[in-house]
Amino acid sequence: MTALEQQQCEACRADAPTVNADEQKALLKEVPDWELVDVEGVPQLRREFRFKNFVQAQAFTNKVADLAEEEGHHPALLLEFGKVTVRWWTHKIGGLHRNDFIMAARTDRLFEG
Ligand SMILES: C[C@H](O)[C@H](O)[C@H]1CNC2=NC(N)=NC(=O)C2=N1
Repeated sequence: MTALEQQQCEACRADAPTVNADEQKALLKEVPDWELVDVEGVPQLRREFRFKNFVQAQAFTNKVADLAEEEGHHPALLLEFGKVTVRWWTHKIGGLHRNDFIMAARTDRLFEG
């Protein structure tokens, strides 16, 4: 288990700091399968997860959704046949918070089982 996935999310606050460029670079190294994307000006972490069929993809979607509810931090989830696309960002700050990297690491762990 990496150090990042053992951390707890902090409460999302509108005045929370976004991660700066140096922190972002360091944190991305801890979740190397995630890419940084810009969606309508909002930086986000995105990863596609592949599955054999719809039911397996659905089960993973539900696990990520349960984790999100436990932590009070919620992703965008796109469920397709054999594929789930997960995007993490912090709505309140319109950008990336350390929480998003923690959740990306924990999403990887759910996939690895
Ligand atoms: C009150 C509650 O904790 C907040 O509204 C949370 C819910 N989940 C959230 N999830 C994400 N990704 N960003 C937020 O800013 C956010 N805010």
